Amino acid sequence: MVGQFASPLLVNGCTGKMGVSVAEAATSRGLHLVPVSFSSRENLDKTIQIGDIDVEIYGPSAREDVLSSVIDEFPDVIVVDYTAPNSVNSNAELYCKLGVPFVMGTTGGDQQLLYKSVQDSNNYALISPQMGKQVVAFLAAMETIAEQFPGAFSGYRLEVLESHQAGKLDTSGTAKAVIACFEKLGAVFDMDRMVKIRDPEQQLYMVGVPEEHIEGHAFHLYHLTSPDDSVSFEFQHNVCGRSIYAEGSVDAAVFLYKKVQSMDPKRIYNMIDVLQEGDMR
Ligand SMILES: NC(=O)C1=CN([C@@H]2O[C@H](COP(=O)(O)OP(=O)(O)OC[C@H]3O[C@@H](n4cnc5c(N)ncnc54)[C@H](O)[C@@H]3O)[C@@H](O)[C@H]2O)C=CC1
Ligand SMILES: O=C(O)C1=N[C@H](C(=O)O)C[C@H](O)C1
Repeated sequence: MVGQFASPLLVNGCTGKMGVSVAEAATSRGLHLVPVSFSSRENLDKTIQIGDIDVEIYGPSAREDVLSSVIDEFPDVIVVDYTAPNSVNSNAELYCKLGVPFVMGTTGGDQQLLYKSVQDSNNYALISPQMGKQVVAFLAAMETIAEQFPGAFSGYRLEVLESHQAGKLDTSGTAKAVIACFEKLGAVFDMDRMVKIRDPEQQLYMVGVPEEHIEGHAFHLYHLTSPDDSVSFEFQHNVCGRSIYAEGSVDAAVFLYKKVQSMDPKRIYNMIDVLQEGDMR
């Protein structure tokens, strides 16, 4: 058990890599994992083993009924979503319709619509493209600099490279958030020129990803050059594996549970809120 956190956790997307990692991190921290998850495919007839728990996977046609039953049985349940970019909005709509608080770790989808769904329904949600504590701290620093010194990098050219495992469907949500800060600082960036690497050969020989992490890594490089080419800056954050996101996601669920219990009026949070309150391990 984590402090006062007694709430059950339902991890949606236990057929995927992050879903499994979060479910494992939750159980190893003594949290109650609801043995239910969903899939985008019908008739999967499958269970996923997480420690000694068999998580039953339900298809799209059953998800509303099954989730309603889970809420009846566990009124304090928190959902953690790690599915796919094209499921972000429909999943969020369902959580909002049923009034179940959720952590949205899945990136992509229509982010504006996502926030609107939560606002309109008055639900509780924590939304973040990045759950890793140290990367969240970097993002927080970028937001602070952008707010305090808008235009400080006026006219600088920005180049961005991100490399992730071949199965990643979307452009890095973290890179998009960092780029938004550089743009506030005045840097010029053309999203079409983002270098997105998904080819394992290039990752090994060009990016320098260790072979054992080709299937799970997130390397980001941001390079800034002054208009006259006399000054340059480089920022880099390279993550191998998924444990920092899994641990951060559990921190996020614990944080959201506390906010729901205290009927906090803010209702929509991000990971910087969690970090600021000292709630990340
Ligand atoms: N916020 C963060 O810190 C992080 C976010 N992510 C994001 O999490 C998402 C998932 O990443 P991975 O686990 O690596 O991908 P993955 O492809 O291994 O797993 C996603 C799983 O979700 C399933 N799925 C798709 N639609 C679904 C739906 N409507 N309901 C239930 N299941 C559904 C897929 O069949 C797949 O098994 C991506 O958007 C990724 O960018 C990944 C790592 C960290
Ligand atoms: O898909 C991933 O793996 C990751 N996705 C997140 C993103 O898109 O920013 C976070 C991290 O880059 C890993």
